[in-house]
Amino acid sequence: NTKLIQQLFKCTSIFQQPIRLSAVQQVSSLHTLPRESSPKQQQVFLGAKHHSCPSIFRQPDLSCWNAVYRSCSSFVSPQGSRNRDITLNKEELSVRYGHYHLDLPYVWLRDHCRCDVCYNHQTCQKNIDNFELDLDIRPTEVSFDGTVLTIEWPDKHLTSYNIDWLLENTYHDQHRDRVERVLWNKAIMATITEQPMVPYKDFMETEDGLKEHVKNLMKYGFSVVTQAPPSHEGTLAVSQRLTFLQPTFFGPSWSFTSDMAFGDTAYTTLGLGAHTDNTYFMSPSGIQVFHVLEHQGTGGETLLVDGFFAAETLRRDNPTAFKCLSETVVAHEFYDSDHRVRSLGTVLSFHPTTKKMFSIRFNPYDRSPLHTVPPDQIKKFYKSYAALTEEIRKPESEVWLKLKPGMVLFVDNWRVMHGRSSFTGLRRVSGCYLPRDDWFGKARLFGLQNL
Ligand SMILES: C[N+](C)(C)CCCC[C@H](N)C(=O)O
Ligand SMILES: O=C(O)CCC(=O)C(=O)O
Repeated sequence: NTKLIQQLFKCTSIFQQPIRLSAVQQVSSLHTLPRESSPKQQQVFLGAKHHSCPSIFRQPDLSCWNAVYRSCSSFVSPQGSRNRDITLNKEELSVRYGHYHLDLPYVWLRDHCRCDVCYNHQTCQKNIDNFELDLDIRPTEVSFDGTVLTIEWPDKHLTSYNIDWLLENTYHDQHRDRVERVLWNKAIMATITEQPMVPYKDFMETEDGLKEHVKNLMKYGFSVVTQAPPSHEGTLAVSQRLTFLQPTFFGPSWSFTSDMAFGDTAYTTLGLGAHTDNTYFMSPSGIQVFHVLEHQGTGGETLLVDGFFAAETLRRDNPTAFKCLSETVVAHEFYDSDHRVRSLGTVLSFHPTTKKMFSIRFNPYDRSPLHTVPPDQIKKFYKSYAALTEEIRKPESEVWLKLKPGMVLFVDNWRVMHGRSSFTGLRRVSGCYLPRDDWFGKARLFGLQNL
């Protein structure tokens, strides 16, 4: 150890002068040993717990921070914001940065330290043991140069944050989605000049094509890959270009007709009103893929309704109903001869910070007996559910399209409802479910999503 400490002292001499860490290292929070490095702090470098350590000595794998930096670097910090000051309050640090006002509890600032001891940059996992967090911790010194906030704690531990990282990762009321959603109804969709479609070749062979498809999903809640091979294999190839299949008791994928293979209306020739699938799962599938491989007969058009458009209309026109459906936990179920699947969840949910719509769980056919709503709330729930249903079923809310072989439709099953008109003749639909967490993760990797 002596040799190592001697090496260290030789190294720490570089801390006598200000050092410029690469921008990426700055984002991962800058760590420098204080000028007079106490023996205890030297101990730190040897990997003792909960002290600062000069991450510059040990180049952490910044892969996860590269991603963070990339997403941060696209974060447009206020240009020339003069208002960059900090105030130390009793429980938190207030940071003013342009039009942002962050109130950062000290314990939060300690908990989120990203030094190599507090955070494993190889695994992007925290090392901090929450049980050891001092809820009443306060800094002994804080500085902010307009880009980097540096904090010294009573035990001399040093923590610092890049302002962009803080703007991305702390609570404030100005979080914005990377891709501005376009909520639509029939009239709005008719004005969209660039319809959410990507040609098969571009989608399968270029990153831009894949990114465009994901951007369409973020923006409109659906996207169509056109000119795909008109086969179930074509469906699978296109689906797995985006992400892995999400198998359910319907199987990993399907090519179904009206043969009552399952005890469900989908396996009939009947029409289906707008709904989201898998309301009976605690976490409904993220995307449903539809590919009509053949249809000799009439009807069988596909219906799409933007559930977020309907929900926002309800939030504006009937806030009581919106609140009721966002708070009332109800059950949905898939029951047939082989299944007794049931879920619990609210019909609507919105993001806790942005307050923007987060999910809609709407399938009137699969609602379980209402056993979670107190009798005196029942009527209010029915009225609220009816108000949302009315919005959803307005003809002006509906977009109809006739899917042809080669048109592979991806629907965000947490936002856009689908249905179909009744039909005659043989109609074969190929499709699958894709997991929400993974396709949203792809959007984050593309910098198309931050929250
Ligand atoms: C897509 N696939 C044909 C497999 C499912 C059909 C049943 C879906 C069910 N009605 C629901 O709303 O979840
Ligand atoms: O047959 C269709 O086009 C859609 C059926 C349906 O709604 C479903 O499979 O969830």
